[in-house]
Amino acid sequence: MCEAGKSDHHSAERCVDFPVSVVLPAGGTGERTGLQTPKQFCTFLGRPLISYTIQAFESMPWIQSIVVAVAKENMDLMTDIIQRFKHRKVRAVPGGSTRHRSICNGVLALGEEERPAVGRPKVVIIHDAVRPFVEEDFLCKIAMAAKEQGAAGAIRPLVSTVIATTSEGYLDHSLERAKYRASEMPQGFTYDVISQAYQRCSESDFEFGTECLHLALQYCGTNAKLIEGPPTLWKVTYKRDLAAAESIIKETLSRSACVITGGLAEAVNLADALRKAVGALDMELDIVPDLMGDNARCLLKEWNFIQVSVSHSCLSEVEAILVALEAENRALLHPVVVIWVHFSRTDELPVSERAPTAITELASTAKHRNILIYGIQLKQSKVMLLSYISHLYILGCTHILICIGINVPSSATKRMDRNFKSSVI
Ligand SMILES: Nc1ccn([C@@H]2O[C@H](COP(=O)(O)OP(=O)(O)OP(=O)(O)O)[C@@H](O)[C@H]2O)c(=O)n1
Ligand SMILES: O=P(O)(O)OC[C@@H](O)[C@@H](O)[C@@H](O)CO
Repeated sequence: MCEAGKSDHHSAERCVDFPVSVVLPAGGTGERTGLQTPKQFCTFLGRPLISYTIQAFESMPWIQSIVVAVAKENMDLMTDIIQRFKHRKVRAVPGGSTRHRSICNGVLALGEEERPAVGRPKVVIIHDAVRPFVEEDFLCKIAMAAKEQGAAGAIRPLVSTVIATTSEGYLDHSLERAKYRASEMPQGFTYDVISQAYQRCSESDFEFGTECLHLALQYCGTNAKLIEGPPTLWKVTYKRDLAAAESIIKETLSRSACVITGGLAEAVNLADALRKAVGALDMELDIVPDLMGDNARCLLKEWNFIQVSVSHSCLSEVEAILVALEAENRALLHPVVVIWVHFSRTDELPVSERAPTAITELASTAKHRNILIYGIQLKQSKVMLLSYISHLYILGCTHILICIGINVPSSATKRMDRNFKSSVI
């Protein structure tokens, strides 16, 4: 089974060694929000809700393809979103008049997949497009359980008691809440089970049904494995949910960062000091030696990025990061902030005085690609890196890469460490 714990492509890829595709039903009108725009197309920080959901699945290398089922009148809009936000694994198909019909169209599309690199999936994940917060390790559990059991679904404890009413609108009886759970998404099915279930189900199921797990049991005799998921599984349904989703998106985007050390012991020590210091900000730091090979995944995820290079001539490191970001060809949905911290020795001119043109040119070119380059000299380190980071998070800059080069005398490391602690306390 998948290793529990932090979302980690490596453990998920080790678990899921079979083809998995995703169907995102997005053909609804979102009436309960009271808005004109269907909720899946409402934008947060300049980006439609559905793009966050797609991005979450695209960032998982073991997901081979994604099909989004949208209303016919929204097909052009969906195609534009796919192009504008450089979504690669996804294609749009027409949805249906009900959620089940949309999902069925998505499943059928997976069966007619023409892209040679994408075969028929072993497991199909079904996930409402308006549930943007899907965690990789949980999704991996659902996919594994679906492969073993034929069907698997996410559940959450009930918040309110379920009661049955009489036709006159009075209480008939209430259900014992402890015995029941709320059915959420993601759900997973083997391709055979979900396609058979939709071939055999009735018109009434298509018209009034809301539960795919029920179809698997009713029409394929497949009893879904139920797995309790995290509270983030909730569905955006009402207008208040849009506000909640926006604040969670902002919160999520500014809670993790990637530190690149070049593999040098002293840089790793500095990164460890930073990790201890930002722990108080409830930030999670991932420390990697470089952005090569597997570590290139850091460029794909919604990582926060600040580049902190401590070597006196590390403009090439800044350029290397910009090249890597360019190579990933991802739409930079928020400003990518590259902070260049330079631990200059007393006898050295500040970098800005020695290489002003190169830095200015690099910064102005990068700005056109939504990348903001900042510089800090160690002498200015009273405004310590950490407070700089929190300042940038407040600004809403969410892509912060910490790249720690070297050429730092050990005294500076200690001072940096001490300063980090002081700036946290
Ligand atoms: N004909 C439909 C109806 C719904 N959905 C999708 O199913 C998911 C969950 O459904 P729900 O929250 O009910 O969305 P809406 O039907 O849009 O909401 P409402 O009932 O408020 O109109 C959403 O992503 C929605 O876009 C769909 O693909 N096709
Ligand atoms: O019923 P709605 O169309 O609001 O949303 C669909 C939900 O019912 C569905 O996502 C889960 O209950 C799991 O089946």
